[in-house]
Amino acid sequence: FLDYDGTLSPIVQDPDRAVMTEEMRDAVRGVAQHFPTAIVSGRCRDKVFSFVKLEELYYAGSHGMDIKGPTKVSNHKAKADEVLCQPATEFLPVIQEVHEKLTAKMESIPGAMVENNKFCLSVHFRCVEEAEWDALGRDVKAVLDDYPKLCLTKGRKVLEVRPSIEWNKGHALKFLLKSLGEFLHGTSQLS
Ligand SMILES: O=P(O)(O)OC[C@H]1O[C@H](O[C@H]2O[C@H](CO)[C@@H](O)[C@H](O)[C@H]2O)[C@H](O)[C@@H](O)[C@@H]1O
Repeated sequence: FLDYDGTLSPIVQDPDRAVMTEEMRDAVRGVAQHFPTAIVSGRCRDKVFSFVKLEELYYAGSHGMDIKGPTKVSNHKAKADEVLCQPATEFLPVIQEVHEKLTAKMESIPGAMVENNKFCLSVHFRCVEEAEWDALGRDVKAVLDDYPKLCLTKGRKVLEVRPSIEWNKGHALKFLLKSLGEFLHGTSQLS
């Protein structure tokens, strides 16, 4: 199980430019030849895949709320494409709505950026003047006041908006371990 930002790629100012090196890609590819390998990230699953570009991996995006198995089958993942878990689909419309509100609100704060991670949102303040951080936090909280089913957590120079459900990266790990155990022992019930 691997994180992406700050693990497979360096932390950079622009989240859209957090590419991984070819050397790192080769290392992950090598690991995946021997072990089922998953990337577990706060980012949107498609975005992580666009950076990593390895079809033989499991990907858990949106802080574990969007899990999918490999699209390329290899010997230790015979039924891997059956793995799919999205426990927060009902939140998609509300996340979209809050994305629009936050994007509009952040326009007045130079350097602020809202990233749509499908089932979650990230409000980045790495490029915001420190004197503005408190105001930014207040603005984000003010928007969320109208959405009691969403919660706010803090990462590295980022505020993360998530559905308030009992599901996180830890649950994603357990889900994948269980799925893999079932695949490896040939008793998969997932479809
Ligand atoms: O839970 P993670 O997988 O660690 O995701 C947390 C956030 O990671 C990304 O942001 C971080 O990396 C960016 C690129 O290096 C950096 O600019 C930012 O300041 C960091 O917080 C990602 O862009 C976010 O959506 C994730 O929430």
